[in-house]
Amino acid sequence: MNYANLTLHTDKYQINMMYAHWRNGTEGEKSVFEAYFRKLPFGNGFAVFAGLERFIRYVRELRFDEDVLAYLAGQEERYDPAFLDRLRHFRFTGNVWSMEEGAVVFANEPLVRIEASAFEAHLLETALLNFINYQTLIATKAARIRQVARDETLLEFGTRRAQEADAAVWGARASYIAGFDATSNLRAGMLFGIPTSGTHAHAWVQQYDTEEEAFEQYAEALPDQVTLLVDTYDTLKSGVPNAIKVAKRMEARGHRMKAIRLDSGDLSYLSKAARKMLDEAGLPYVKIVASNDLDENIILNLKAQGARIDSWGVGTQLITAADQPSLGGVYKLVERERDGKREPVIKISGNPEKVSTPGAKDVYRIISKENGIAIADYVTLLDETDVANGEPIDLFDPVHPYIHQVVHDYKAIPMLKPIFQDGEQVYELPDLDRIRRYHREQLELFWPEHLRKLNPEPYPVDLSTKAWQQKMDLIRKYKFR
Ligand SMILES: Nc1ncnc2c1ncn2[C@@H]1O[C@H](COP(=O)(O)OP(=O)(O)OP(=O)(O)O)[C@@H](O)[C@H]1O
Ligand SMILES: O=P(O)(O)OC[C@H]1O[C@H](OP(=O)(O)OP(=O)(O)O)[C@H](O)[C@@H]1O
Ligand SMILES: O=C(O)c1cccnc1
Repeated sequence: MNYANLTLHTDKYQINMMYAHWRNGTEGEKSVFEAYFRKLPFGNGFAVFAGLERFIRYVRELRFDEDVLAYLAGQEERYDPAFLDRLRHFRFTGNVWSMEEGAVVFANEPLVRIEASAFEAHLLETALLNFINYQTLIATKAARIRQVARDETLLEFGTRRAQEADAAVWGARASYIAGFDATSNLRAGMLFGIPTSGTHAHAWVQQYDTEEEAFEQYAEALPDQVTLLVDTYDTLKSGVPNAIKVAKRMEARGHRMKAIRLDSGDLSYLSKAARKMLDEAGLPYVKIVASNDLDENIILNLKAQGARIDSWGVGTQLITAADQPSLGGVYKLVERERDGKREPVIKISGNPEKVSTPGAKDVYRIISKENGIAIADYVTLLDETDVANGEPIDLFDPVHPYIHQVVHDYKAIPMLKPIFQDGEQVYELPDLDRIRRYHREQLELFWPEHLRKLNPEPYPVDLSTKAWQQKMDLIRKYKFR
């Protein structure tokens, strides 16, 4: 069995709908689906889009191989063998547009738009949401941590606590996109070119009769990569004094200790005391790494207490997004083909937030020409030309439409980029450093009020008049017929 084949990484109902389309002769009808989320995670003011690279690779590699087909043949649905034969030749032949990884994104705007036969478009839903929900969540968590850490080094330490192996490596990548400096996961380093970093565990110290001997042996083995974990027995009474002795001996051999690591206790108090001891010993270059269930709140708090920490190792809280373990991204049909004609469709819900916005849509980031700052994201139907031509646009709150402003002098950045056209990949995957740069540039487009960690000012995501009107018309049609 080929564990790497992700073709059945989907919910059964997708295959059942594909089957029903195939039986009914509607498999070729064009559909447009959009993926978006309705609520930002962690109470943050923005999210960081990630997951596209994985999705692109998945689409390119979709194949119903013989193992997959044999498995499907054994299902209680008793799919017609001719359907399975159709699957044998399955290739994605549709179109995909997407936000780029690293983009700053918001609720209720399309992140990915898929235009394909109903047959093909259904298959992609589950995997797409699985990839972008997780990776966007972790990238957003990482961005919150980066925001409080400011210029200090951030190390991703989460693998042992991650929800299995894929989450570890793609989570490490998502963290790097949003500003982490390195990961402890070597596979993530090898696969994606992320810088890697590693200290040592308590076990190393426990394996020797004395802490000093353990430190010395480590320093001799890896003389240019020495970060010593100083809290196995007593941080200030033995760990730091032993690290100082070893650092001095390293100096005599022409090497410099990189850092000590604190992994328990009061990290503020211990870091200040350790800093003082290191400085007094003439070792101002030895940095202090801290770890132990850190997150953005603890880091901010430690900084407010004046902690002297240069690098933060962050694991569990980041890789599991512990305070909000999922992002609720959804994939909704917005347009269908009926008798050869495209028509918008809506999903009505008793919960007004869950009513979908019909019609295939684009997203423009509206930037003030006066100060280069983003004013709003503007969601339009595809055939609208005024925004692309820079004509005045009316920005209004879709919930309270009387709150509005007409914007004249703006630059509109189309946010959804073509990824696949007729099944061919037309998007060149940027390398990770370019994605990181793009992310940093994205952050610069926004007022800090939208970006702050606590109670951010909501950034407007507005519908064009046409998109809004079409939505109202369809709500009326379905609600009152
Ligand atoms: N000065 C501080 N202010 C606020 N939080 C802190 C401070 N120092 C440490 N913390 C955090 O408090 C928590 C302490 O957790 P806990 O009591 O389980 O750790 P510990 O007993 O010191 O170490 P461990 O159980 O890992 O051996 C950790 O999340 C840590 O990051
Ligand atoms: O705390 P995190 O943010 O997840 O960072 C990773 C943790 O993993 C290691 O601990 P280990 O697995 O040895 O467990 P312990 O420190 O809880 O005993 C390391 O010493 C960190 O404390
Ligand atoms: O390198 C480290 O110090 C490390 C790596 C993973 C988890 N905890 C610590």
